Amino acid sequence: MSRKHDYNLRSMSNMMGERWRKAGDAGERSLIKAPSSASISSQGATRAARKQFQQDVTPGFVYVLAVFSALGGFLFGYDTGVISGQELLISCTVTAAALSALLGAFLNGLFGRRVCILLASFFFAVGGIVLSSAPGKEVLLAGRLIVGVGLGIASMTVPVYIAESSPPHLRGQLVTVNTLFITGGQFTASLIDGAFSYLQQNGWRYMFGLSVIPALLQFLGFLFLPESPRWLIQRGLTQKARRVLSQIRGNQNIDEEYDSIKNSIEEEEKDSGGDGPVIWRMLTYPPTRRALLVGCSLQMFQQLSGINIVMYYSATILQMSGVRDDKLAIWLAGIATLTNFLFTLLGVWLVERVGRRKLTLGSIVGTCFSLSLLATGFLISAQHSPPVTFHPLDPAMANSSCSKYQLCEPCMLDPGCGFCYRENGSALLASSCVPVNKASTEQAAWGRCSNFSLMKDQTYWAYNYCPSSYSWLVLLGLVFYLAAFAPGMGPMPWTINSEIYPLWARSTGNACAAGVNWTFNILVSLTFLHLAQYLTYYGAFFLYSSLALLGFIFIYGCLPETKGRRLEEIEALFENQLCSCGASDSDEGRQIEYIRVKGSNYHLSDNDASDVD
Ligand SMILES: O[C@H]1[C@H](O)[C@@H](O)[C@H](O)[C@@H](O)[C@H]1O
Repeated sequence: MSRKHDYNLRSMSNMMGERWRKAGDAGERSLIKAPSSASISSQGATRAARKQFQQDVTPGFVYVLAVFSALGGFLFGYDTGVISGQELLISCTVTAAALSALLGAFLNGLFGRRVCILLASFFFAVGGIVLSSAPGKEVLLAGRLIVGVGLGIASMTVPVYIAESSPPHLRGQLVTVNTLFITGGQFTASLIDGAFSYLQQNGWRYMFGLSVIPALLQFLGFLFLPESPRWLIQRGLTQKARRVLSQIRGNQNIDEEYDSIKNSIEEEEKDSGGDGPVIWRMLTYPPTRRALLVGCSLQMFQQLSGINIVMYYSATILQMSGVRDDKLAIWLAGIATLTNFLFTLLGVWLVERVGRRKLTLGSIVGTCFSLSLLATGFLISAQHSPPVTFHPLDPAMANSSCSKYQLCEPCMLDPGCGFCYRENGSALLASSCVPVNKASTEQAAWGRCSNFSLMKDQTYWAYNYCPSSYSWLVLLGLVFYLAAFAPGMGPMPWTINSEIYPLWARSTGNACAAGVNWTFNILVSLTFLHLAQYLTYYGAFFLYSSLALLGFIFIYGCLPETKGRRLEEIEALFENQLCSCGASDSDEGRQIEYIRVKGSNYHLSDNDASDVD
């Protein structure tokens, strides 16, 4: 595997200075390749050097560290996945997550990343135990609050920890693995949902209880895993930082990396200037203010693109397409979570190949189109909405708003009503609009659809959908949506946020961005049904599509490429006016292969080496 970095001129000069300074130190000798390849004695030596480097450079430990951290992502996905559809539980969990993500900034600064991850896994485990043994609703809510606290802390800490421990050429991939684990958790939750839907009683206890296993695994793992070397340096624990860095880098010589991190941190601290709370310093220092705006907007646009609506709504979309069996619909909804997972895997593969910016832009364009396709599917279905043909003469119907609807569409959009019909081949018979049972939306308040045994005989109750022969369009939109969203808009907001802030602002920046993610998550989820009621489904999806378009314009103008840069170099990308940074990709094509030969550093190829002379 070759190692490629993109470096800008400034950072290159810094690195060169350090490299020359160190020449002769402790047997470290550094060579920068001259414009010609003459400085490299022979091809054979080059190959040997490359081989040596390849063996040295990507120590397995960094993968272990990433996987144990990403268990936090798994729990994020699993714990939000198992409760999808239960509004009260969702709202309190997500609210707790939003608040604790903000609190996480403070905890991260004070105790470090490792302690925060330990704390998050502790909350996940305790929450899981409380939930699975809950005697009643109150305890269930308490359990969800505890899990929410774990979610908030994990969601802001894990990407930061992975980014700070990874070598630049792997950072994007490893942080994206965390989102892969989120979607993996969501997929697992949907499988478990399907499996336990056969257990009438207590199935949910096992579902919650299972989350304790990964939580404990992560807790135990982190008792042995090290603190982030960057946090240690910032705290002045330099000896420990050196030890950790060399452990993570597989005992290679880390002098250069260590010095460069240390110098940059000192410089950053000087630059940031001023006293006062970190958030204030971030807002008053233009580069961090811009980074914060970009980071939070990315998270906001991720949620405004409607991912959690599409995921949650997938079961209904399937019911619309004719899957009447509830259990089957639950299983099939697993296909949506699987698609999300598989395409996030594609994102892991692409992130270091095409870069963050292009991946995010491509993804949001696809997201925008597929949302329009979904909306069009809903629109055509609504235009061909089946009529109400049967008006039951029940006295209860007299004061119900359901009696006024002539078509399924408005009936289904009214939260108090549902569509009860009989199907004969492709024909709908005796379709009526009747009030929903207040205790369970799975049944009508009275009549044929109020009784499961009556419903067996080709009679169906559609609460939040209308039967339609155009549902394949919606299904197509759903698949395209997930394929477009999952590789870029899903993971990139997390990945980019983990790298765009200088160290002193990193935990606060990530906390704010994670807080924005959770806040918009809840806003979008809670407003969807009302939105659908006022704008109809197609209106709501056209709205999400327009928001995604706005997101595209913002990202196009304001998101710089961070691929391959050291974390300490990234601040420079935000030095210019906001929304001129998107265009500053000029040095994107410049690639430098940087390899180590028995304690010496060689630049084997630099397609613009004269720049750094
Ligand atoms: O990045 C993740 C991922 O895309 C998930 O599928 C989604 O449910 C989350 O809200 C999001 O933050």
